[in-house]
Amino acid sequence: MTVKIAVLGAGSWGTILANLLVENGHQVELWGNDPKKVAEINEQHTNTHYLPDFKIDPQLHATIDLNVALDQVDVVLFVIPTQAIRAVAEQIVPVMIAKKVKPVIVTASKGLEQGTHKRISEVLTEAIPETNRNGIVVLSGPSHAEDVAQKDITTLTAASSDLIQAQWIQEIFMNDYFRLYTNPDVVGVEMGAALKNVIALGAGALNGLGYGDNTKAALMTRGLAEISRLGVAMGANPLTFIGLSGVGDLIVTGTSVHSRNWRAGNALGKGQKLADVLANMGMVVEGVATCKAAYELAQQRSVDMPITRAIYNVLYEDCDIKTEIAYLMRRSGKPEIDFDEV
Ligand SMILES: NC(=O)C1=CN([C@@H]2O[C@H](COP(=O)(O)OP(=O)(O)OC[C@H]3O[C@@H](n4cnc5c(N)ncnc54)[C@H](OP(=O)(O)O)[C@@H]3O)[C@@H](O)[C@H]2O)C=CC1
Ligand SMILES: O=C(CO)COP(=O)(O)O
Repeated sequence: MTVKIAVLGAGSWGTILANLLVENGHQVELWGNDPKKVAEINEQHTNTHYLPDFKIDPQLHATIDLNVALDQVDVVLFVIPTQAIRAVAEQIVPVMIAKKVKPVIVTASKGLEQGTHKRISEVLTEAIPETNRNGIVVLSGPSHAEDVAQKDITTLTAASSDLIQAQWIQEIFMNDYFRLYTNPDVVGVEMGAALKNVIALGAGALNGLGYGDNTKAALMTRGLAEISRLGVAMGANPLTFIGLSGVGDLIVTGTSVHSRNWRAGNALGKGQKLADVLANMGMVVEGVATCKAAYELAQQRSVDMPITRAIYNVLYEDCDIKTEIAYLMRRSGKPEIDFDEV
């Protein structure tokens, strides 16, 4: 069955997902906000800013016009930075009304909205009236665009409170190298996806500072403990954090040179300034904004997140990384698992 899909966001992940959906036989419009990049995709079949070596399927069409992207659309896939989701969601509502479409809304972005601390599906629920959408599905898991570009075997989670919609999205995306599992725990999947970016910044920083494998394993494991703690406080199922969008995504983002968050952390660990790191990346580093949201959320909910707090201090209070590490190590001894909280 061919489905019409609008992919919003012509960056690295949006381009790769749009290309995969074309390969899977669907009719895809890739919406971008930069006319030059959109023209390059349509004319050269490349997107060199985001994916220097990738050859795009010539059947993939890109547009800067939401009227084209949303015409007769069945699925709208958001793949733009988290902080831009609300504005773009509000922008598409009048177009969807004019086009008389009621698509399934899917998000592949990962983060928490600054200020409101909301998950992306919550932002979409608020910005797109229920009468204009046919459910919301969250797509998440260990999946770097650079690896999917090579057709590396990749597994993801399609999370939704509506199992039928999650199964439909699963079917649309699956192929020989791309496998999806459904999960009803939207809160857990989104919290795991957002918070692993913060821990990946820390893992990169440890690498930049020259720490070894023991230290990186310690950070990721204790990072997962605090991701789970906040997630469970928000209503997540603890089991989700040992799944693809929890430990799975933490492994891929916390160990890979493809990760924008890991690379940003690595540069910070080597002594570069945050503003320079972000300016040089040329791609979104979600963990920076999400760290602030997570730090504030943890304070509001009285959830102990010492690693997130240390990373927040480095990013927002100009604290020295080694001083923060020393503080983390000198805290009083703790139980590994607080069984009262599980
Ligand atoms: N890259 C990856 O491997 C993966 C990324 N993700 C998630 O997907 C999301 C997108 O990431 P990624 O593709 O890497 O990001 P990129 O930085 O590669 O691309 C971001 C895209 O969003 C566009 N954009 C930025 N701001 C706006 C805006 N205000 N309105 C409309 N479009 C905008 C950019 O346009 P322009 O070029 O004009 O600036 C660009 O096309 C993030 O949440 C990320 O965490 C999830 C899994 C894998
Ligand atoms: O979410 C991702 C991989 O699953 C992408 O992470 P980065 O944004 O750190 O590249």
